Amino acid sequence: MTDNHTAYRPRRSVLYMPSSNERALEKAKTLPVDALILDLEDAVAPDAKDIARENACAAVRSGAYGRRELTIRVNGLGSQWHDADLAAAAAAGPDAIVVPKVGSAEEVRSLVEAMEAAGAPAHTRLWAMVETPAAVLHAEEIALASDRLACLVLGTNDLYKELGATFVPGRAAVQTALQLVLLAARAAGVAVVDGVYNDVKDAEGFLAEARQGREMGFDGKTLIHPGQVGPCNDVFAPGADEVEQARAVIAAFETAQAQGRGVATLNGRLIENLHVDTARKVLATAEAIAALS
Ligand SMILES: CC(C)(COP(=O)(O)OP(=O)(O)OC[C@H]1O[C@@H](n2cnc3c(N)ncnc32)[C@H](O)[C@@H]1OP(=O)(O)O)[C@@H](O)C(=O)NCCC(=O)NCCSC(=O)C[C@H](O)C(=O)O
Ligand SMILES: [Mg+2]
Repeated sequence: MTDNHTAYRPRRSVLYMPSSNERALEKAKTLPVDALILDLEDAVAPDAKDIARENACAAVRSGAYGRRELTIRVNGLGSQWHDADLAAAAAAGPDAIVVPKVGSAEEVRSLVEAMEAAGAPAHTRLWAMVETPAAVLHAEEIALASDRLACLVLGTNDLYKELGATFVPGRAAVQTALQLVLLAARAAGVAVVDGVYNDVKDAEGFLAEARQGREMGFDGKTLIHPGQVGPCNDVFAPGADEVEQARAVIAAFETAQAQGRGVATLNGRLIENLHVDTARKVLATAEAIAALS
């Protein structure tokens, strides 16, 4: 829920947009999204890479995106655009640089060195995309490799491709991978966001997948279309009933403590310290979300 180096910030909705698409860059200024990924990689055609890089860096420098967390996804290590993308993004100083297809801790360390050599300011963090079988198997070492690393991002499209798997509702084919990446992120104390849902017209399928991600423990979900933002924010925010329940849990425990007891019950259910911790996180998340508006 929080990363280990900075205060919690909501990442319920994390929207990709092709940085070559100027309408989308404008539109994003009006969307209630928690974070934006200004994409230079898969959503951008080879002959538009240079203009996309210029647009993304100009967007970061513009200061026109308000409280939204602003990140730039560079092309992958080893591609012909990677070095120029990383240098330009580091100089622009977004909240994070998102790197696709990171495969090992060694790659994380060399990315951080390159960011620092290019003068990335201290606030610019690294988000590593986990989207290959090797990355899933190395997720823990990737998550722990550097203090600059703030978030793991699932790349489920690439993962399906690499596994030779087929998408079915419920995502049985990638459940193990999703769980391993979540375990790694939580063990390292970094944030973790779920992969994208490709059918922008299938609102019901999107909601089912977003809810599954929330139940599993993801901080939020990556998105590809403005229409997915509102539903995603709702799914990943604590509901009024959860906030009320959290307050009741804390109150019941405090009453028990005042009476010299270490445990309490609420409506017949046991309440211990750990439930109070969870309740406090629910309240902190709700407060952080309320503070956005
Ligand atoms: C999927 C799209 C190509 C659909 O585009 P379009 O047909 O233009 O949609 P609409 O006409 O419904 O758009 C309505 C307005 O919204 C703006 N728009 C559309 N998409 C975005 C967006 N992502 N961000 C901001 N604004 C957006 C349009 O410009 C319209 O604006 P206006 O006319 O002013 O009202 C398109 O949505 C799209 O390109 N999406 C992003 C695709 C993308 O980034 N893909 C790469 C990442 S996904 C991935 O693969 C992750 C990972 O690597 C993995 O492996 O899984
Ligand atoms: Mg990908």
